[in-house]
Amino acid sequence: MHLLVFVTGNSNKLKEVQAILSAGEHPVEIDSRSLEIDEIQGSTQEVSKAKCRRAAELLNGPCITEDTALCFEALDGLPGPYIKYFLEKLGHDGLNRMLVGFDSKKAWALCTFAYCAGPGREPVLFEGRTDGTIVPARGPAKFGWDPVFEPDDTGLTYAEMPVEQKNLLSHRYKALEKLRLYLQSL
Ligand SMILES: O=c1nc[nH]c2c1ncn2[C@H]1C[C@H](O)[C@@H](COP(=O)(O)OP(=O)(O)OP(=O)(O)O)O1
Ligand SMILES: [Mg+2]
Repeated sequence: MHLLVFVTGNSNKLKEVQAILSAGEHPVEIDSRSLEIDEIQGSTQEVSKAKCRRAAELLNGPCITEDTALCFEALDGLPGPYIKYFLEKLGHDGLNRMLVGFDSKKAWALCTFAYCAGPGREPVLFEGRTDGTIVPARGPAKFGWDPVFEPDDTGLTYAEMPVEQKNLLSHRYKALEKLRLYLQSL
């Protein structure tokens, strides 16, 4: 198959995706394009599909996109796909303070990859979820909300982990394993 184009404006995502897809027995090579794509409101599935449809139109060809949500149990899944704007406005401390009035600090990171075969085609989704807890920031602030998300049974935030560890248990890794199987079946 042709070199797959991953459309994203986020260089940290791209780095992780390249690292995960190039590891293991069946490496997948990707090309990347940085395009600004409007993101709609809706469920994570609706947001992901709309983003990938639009990317395929702009590229006039097949592509993958990815949308990441951070979902708080106490807020019934919000901020979810809107986490980018909450993080920008509130920062790590604000994300913690959103949960002050609630007992549960549980959260899950949800990654949704979408593959679209071309303009007018229906995108296919691949989801990966990692459960954890929202904690006061620990570790280097290199990538988004990594310092405030502690995956279950690790005792470390994503930011405190070596990248190799994050890339073996992350929401992104789990979604990419599904995408990888699908691509092999094409
Ligand atoms: O593993 C992660 N660890 C920490 N933070 C993360 C991670 N993955 C995404 N993030 C952040 C980036 C953005 O603030 C929001 C997702 O928003 P999202 O629209 O999916 O990403 P984006 O706009 O940066 O790139 P894109 O051009 O692919 O849409 O969560
Ligand atoms: Mg985005």
